[in-house]
Amino acid sequence: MPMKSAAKTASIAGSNMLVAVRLRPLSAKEKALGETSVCEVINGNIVAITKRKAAGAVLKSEMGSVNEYQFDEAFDERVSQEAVYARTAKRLIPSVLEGFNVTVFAYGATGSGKTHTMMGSERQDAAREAALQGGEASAICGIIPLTLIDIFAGLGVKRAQASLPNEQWKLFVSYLEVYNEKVRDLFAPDSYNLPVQEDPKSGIVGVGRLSSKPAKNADEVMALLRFGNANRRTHATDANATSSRSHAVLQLLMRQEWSNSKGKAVVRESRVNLIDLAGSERAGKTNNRGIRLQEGANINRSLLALANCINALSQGSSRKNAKYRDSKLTHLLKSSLSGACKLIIIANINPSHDMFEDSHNTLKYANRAKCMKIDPKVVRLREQAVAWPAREKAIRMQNEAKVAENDVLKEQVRALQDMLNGNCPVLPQGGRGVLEKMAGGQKMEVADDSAVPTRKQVPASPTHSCPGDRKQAFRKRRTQSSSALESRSKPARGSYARKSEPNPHLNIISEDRSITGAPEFGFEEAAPEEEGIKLPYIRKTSEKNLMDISDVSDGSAHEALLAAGFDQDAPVVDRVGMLEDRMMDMAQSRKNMMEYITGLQRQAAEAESRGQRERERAEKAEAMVKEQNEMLTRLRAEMELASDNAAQASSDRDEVMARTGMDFADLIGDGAPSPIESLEVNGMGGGKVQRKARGASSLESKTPPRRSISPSEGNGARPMGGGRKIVQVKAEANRREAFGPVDDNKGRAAAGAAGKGRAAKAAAEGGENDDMFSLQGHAFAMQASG
Ligand SMILES: Nc1ncnc2c1ncn2[C@@H]1O[C@H](COP(=O)(O)OP(=O)(O)OP(=O)(O)O)[C@@H](O)[C@H]1O
Repeated sequence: MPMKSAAKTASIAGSNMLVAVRLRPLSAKEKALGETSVCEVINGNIVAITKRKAAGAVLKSEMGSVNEYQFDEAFDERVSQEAVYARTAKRLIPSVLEGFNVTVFAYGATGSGKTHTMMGSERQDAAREAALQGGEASAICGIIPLTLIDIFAGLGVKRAQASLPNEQWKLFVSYLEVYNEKVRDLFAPDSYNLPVQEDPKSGIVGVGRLSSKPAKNADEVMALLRFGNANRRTHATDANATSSRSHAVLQLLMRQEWSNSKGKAVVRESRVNLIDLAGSERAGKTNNRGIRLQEGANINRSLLALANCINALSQGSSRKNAKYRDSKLTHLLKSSLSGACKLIIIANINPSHDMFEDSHNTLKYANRAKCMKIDPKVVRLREQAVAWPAREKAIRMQNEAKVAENDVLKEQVRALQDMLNGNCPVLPQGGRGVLEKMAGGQKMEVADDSAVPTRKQVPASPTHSCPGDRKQAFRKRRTQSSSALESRSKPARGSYARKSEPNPHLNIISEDRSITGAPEFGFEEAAPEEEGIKLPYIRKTSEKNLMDISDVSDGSAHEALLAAGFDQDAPVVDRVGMLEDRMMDMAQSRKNMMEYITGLQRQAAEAESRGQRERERAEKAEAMVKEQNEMLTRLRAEMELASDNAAQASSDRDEVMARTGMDFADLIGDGAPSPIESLEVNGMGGGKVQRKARGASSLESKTPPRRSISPSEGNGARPMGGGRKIVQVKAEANRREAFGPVDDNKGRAAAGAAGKGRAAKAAAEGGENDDMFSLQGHAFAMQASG
């Protein structure tokens, strides 16, 4: 038979990691079937696996061969549980107590002995008992119970040796399973598909919402383990009568706390993961069908992901390529595999010939795992120094915030209770309608959060009569005469009795049977058949009333309460509790609504101020446009007037020239200033056109002085009279100066005639500057007569 001797050995990756192989004995059933072992342990650390020559073998691959693999430890079928433990997990107990993380997991095909190695057999309890009592450790007790015994023993020593200020050692236990790629808390059987989370700072992978139980001793942990194991998925298969259908992870969190010299709290935590993996299986061999087949496929898939990770991690260069997220199992094991933990892998082997392929694969897998690199520097958790004063302050502030929030909620609950008692209206449908209206853009006046709206503010539903009116009347009577009653009444002691303030509603749920509520409130003495019951009870009708009170419009609150599981036949304390819960919900809904409304009001205020700003801008722009228009109108009027003046001047000149038979040069005379120029010099005319008149020959240049226009003229206002008089006097003076003394009467007559003609014309045109025109006519007439 060909044999490969010690061919597959590799160096062991330091003391932070240990790979062991364990062969299990052939079972009676297997022996009965004539199975024989194909594996052998040599020197306590080498495993030789023999491939038998196939019957009628021709090909080389069908020939027999022996492969040998070397590990840190190899255990044959005779090695006891305690010996296995002593040469594996026990070695790392001191590390755990020093603050290192440790992971131990068993790997192998189905039925190869993983659960036996990790947990032990069903007789383990008796064995553990024997071990605890100092007897010889049993061959049945597995690694988990033995580890627990040693950890608690170590904790006891540590506690006894505690020398640091305020030093404390605590241990917490969690137990989970990965079944069909879903994580379940085995201490909370109803949990399902818990999230696997990674702390970005420490890189430690944990499970969200996983429960963690404090434990004082190994017995407590074993009790928890038994409880968890009862919830674990196991099932009989062809390969194993109690086959684990899930990967089970027991987590121990050990915490050491003390105060350093500066009074700061120092915490050091170490985690121990003890993992019993489900076994790989071949569908053909197990004959699994249906759910079992699906379970097997999921188990194989996650184990393949684990093998791939180990492959990547064992090749230094591709360490980063390890795909931890390929399965929940590898994601959970990430911190253990990537070097944050000291690691022990125990590969379990069923040595029967029938399982050759599986056993050989397991050996190859374990052989590769040896090459994984564990970096001891990152294994140990850093100490977390926390400043107590700062921490205390933070906690106190949190606490105060919670108390304040609580007060607000209490206040709201009280307001809601008032509503229920009919003191004030309740928004229909728990305020949903209002919110919808608000969302639809309808504005609603909302009172200050603290102010309770009065009943008048909301119109009562026409179809509903509010029992509050009745109750208010009762309350009035009650406040007048019931101080004695209140002093006797005590708050309810049921699980729902949370209010610190006396509550008119709760006061009646009291152990004091002497309290008798008024019929309006719906309370009465216990019926004779309820003699044994201590609490007075609330009539169901009154509860219905209470519910109805919250149902202003459409019965939705009552329906909601019933839909929420309100049991009208439940004990009175529970019913009150339910009503209280309902009130809390309403308080919450009211709070949400008020927040929403406040938000909308804020938005509305912002929109309002935005609108205001835009309005102001628009008004400014409008004023500017108006101003421009006025200016335009003025300019137009000025233009028209100027053009009228020009036309008039021209016609006046022609008229004068026609009447006198003189041309314009004759009129002006050599060197004599023209009347136009005189006016201009005296500040009454203006402009370059008039100045040109002196030497110009064109008619245009001889245009008579223009009429000035006051700013208000464009608006139809009359010009100032004072201006006209000045013009008249100046023109006369100029005339005298230019033409010498004239027959005033003649001149005046001519001017009067011309002025009259002009005035008549202006009047006919409806103009308002007739005086001015007559003045001009007068001036020209004087010129003509001169
Ligand atoms: N070292 C051992 N000594 C005696 N019996 C053993 C040993 N190892 C395993 N067995 C027995 O073999 C059977 C199968 O073992 P076990 O249930 O531990 O396998 P497993 O690998 O956990 O299987 P699965 O993956 O299907 O859960 C059990 O009856 C167990 O008691």
